[in-house]
Amino acid sequence: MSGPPSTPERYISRDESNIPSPTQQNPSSPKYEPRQPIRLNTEDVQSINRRRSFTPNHENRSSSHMTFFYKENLKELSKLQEELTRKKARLDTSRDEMNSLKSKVETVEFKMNNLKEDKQLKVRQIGLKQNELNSLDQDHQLKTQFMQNGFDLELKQIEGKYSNELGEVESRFKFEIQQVEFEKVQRLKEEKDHLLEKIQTINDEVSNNDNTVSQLKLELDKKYAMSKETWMLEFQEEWKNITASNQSMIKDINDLSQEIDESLSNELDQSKNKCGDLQEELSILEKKINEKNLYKTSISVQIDTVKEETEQTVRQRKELNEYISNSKNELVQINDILIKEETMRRKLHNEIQEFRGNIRVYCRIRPPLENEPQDVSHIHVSKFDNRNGSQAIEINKEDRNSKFLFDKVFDTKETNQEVFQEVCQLIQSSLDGYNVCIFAYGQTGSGKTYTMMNNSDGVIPMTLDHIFDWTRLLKERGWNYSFEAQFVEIYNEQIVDLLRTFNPDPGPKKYEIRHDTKSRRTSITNVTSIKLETRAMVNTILKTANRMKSIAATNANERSSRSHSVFTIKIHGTNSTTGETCDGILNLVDLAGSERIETSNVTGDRLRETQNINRSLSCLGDVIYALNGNDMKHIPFRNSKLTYLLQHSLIGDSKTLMFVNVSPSSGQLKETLNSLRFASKVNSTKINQK
Ligand SMILES: Nc1ncnc2c1ncn2[C@@H]1O[C@H](COP(=O)(O)OP(=O)(O)OP(=O)(O)O)[C@@H](O)[C@H]1O
Repeated sequence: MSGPPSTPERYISRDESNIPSPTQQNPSSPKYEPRQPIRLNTEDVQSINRRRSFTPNHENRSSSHMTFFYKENLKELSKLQEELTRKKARLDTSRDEMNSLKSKVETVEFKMNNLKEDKQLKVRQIGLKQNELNSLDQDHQLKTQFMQNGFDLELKQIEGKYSNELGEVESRFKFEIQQVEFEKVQRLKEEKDHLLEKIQTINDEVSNNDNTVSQLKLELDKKYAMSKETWMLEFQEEWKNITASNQSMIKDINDLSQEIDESLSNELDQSKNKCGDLQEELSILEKKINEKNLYKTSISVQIDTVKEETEQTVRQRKELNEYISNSKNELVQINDILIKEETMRRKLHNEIQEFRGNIRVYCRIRPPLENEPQDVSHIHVSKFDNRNGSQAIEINKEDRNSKFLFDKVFDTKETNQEVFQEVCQLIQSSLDGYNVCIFAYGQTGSGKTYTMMNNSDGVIPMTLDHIFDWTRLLKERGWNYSFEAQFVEIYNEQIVDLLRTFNPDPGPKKYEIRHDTKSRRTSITNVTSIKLETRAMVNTILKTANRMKSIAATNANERSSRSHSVFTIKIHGTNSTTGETCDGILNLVDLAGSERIETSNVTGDRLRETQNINRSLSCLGDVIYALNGNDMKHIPFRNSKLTYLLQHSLIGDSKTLMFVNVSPSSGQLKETLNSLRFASKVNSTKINQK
């Protein structure tokens, strides 16, 4: 058996067919038209066999029995040959068909590969799109991030809005792509599986039964052609749709991106502007906030400082309150002590005063007046003798030296204040409840009134200042004081009320001295007695008394020098704490001029005046002298109005001070010596306290 003749007509090469090779196939231009399979009919096969029967054959020529056999069975052979030829032709056809089918399968596989490549390309394209979308998304996210970082809430809302839209588009796009991709892959897989199944079926049929091959081939051809056409149409349609959809999506994305860019750029600009404005406002506000913070910090510091100060003040106040309450307690204790000490002080003070003598005599030399010789060398004042507690004054007259000792001598230069320093101790005794008499004795013009009454610094004004100050001080120690004042003049042994103008009935009255022996109190009937409540009132009283004196002087020619003026202060003190009481009487007496005692050479009224002055001054001397004796019953108090008036202020524990005022004038030496002798006699007297 020889092999089948090679018939170029039955084997169609790939190059001759119009099936595109995998490399030739262009997915974007699917114009592939598969070649129709070659179909051989019976005439074609007989024609072929006829041509073969007339062709010279070397086998026929070499074998004669074969020729015979041929001749015998020529018809049969030719029939068989024809049959064989037909079968061979059929086989060839089947083989061709097989090959054709194989090539079709290859083509299908090739197409499948192409489709896979298409799919991969599409996937890559989708990936690129996805990358673009991702980059867009990233860009958008960057913008959004930038805006989120820099912009306010409004900007965030806009960003959110577009982010949502973009997200929707993206998710829609992704979803659609995934859907298409999934559907396409599924369909291709199904088709591939379907085709593979068919191939397998065909292969099985070919291997099992050659007869069915042609039928199957025909069916397959038909189905394949149909499915191919359908698939191609569908694929083309689908491809167009996908392309259109992609382009539409790309366009949408571009439009959307553009729209987003435009709208965002506008809004971005606006927002940037707004942001700029807001940043300016923010920086201003930040500055203000910083300033406010600084202010707040400084205020906080101040508040803290004030708080600390307040706390410190509260602490100090508490401490102070404690200190005050302690002090109050201490004060109460101190007050108790002071009250006791005051009682003690009074006792001691009195003892000292008594030790110094209940009768004291101070000599005072006034300075020379302008119209007097300024030479005072005839008067010599010694230093105070501490051992004896006395001071000496020496008068040199006509080479005779007379020396007198006194409790104190005030020289010409010593002032009223210095004088009062010494007087003050006796004033204090009167406030302690003792009777005190202070006399100013001396010739006319020797300085008595200046010592006793001089404005503001005389003994009387200074005494009043002192008692007002002292009573204010003693109030803290429980003492309350009241004062009554009388101011009388004894002229010609008659009492004149110098304060009568204060009396509601200022007419002439009879003034009589009355003594209460039990209480040892002296009073003058009808005399004006004024309560001393203020310092101003005292000034008024003193001025009124001086005025009354000057009226009398005008009427009676220098009467002031010829009368004794007695300023009496009755002192009453009670201590509400201790229940103590004290009653003292202070008499401040400006005596009439002493020179008239011996030198007056007058008659009539003047004589009577002189006699009265002499008597009263002499009587005062006698009384003081008698006070030193033992016979207290025969003290001549009644010999003069003055001594009678001052009776209770001179006896007992009373204190008496006599100033002997002297003139420094050499022309007045005789009167000066007389005054000093009189005073010296008084100075040697001690009051008998029995
Ligand atoms: N210590 C003194 N310092 C300065 N001047 C004084 C002093 N003493 C007295 N005088 C002045 O001397 C003059 C006479 O004094 P003053 O009137 O006091 O005397 P007198 O003794 O009261 O007289 P009379 O008895 O007439 O009242 C007054 O001008 C007075 O100012």
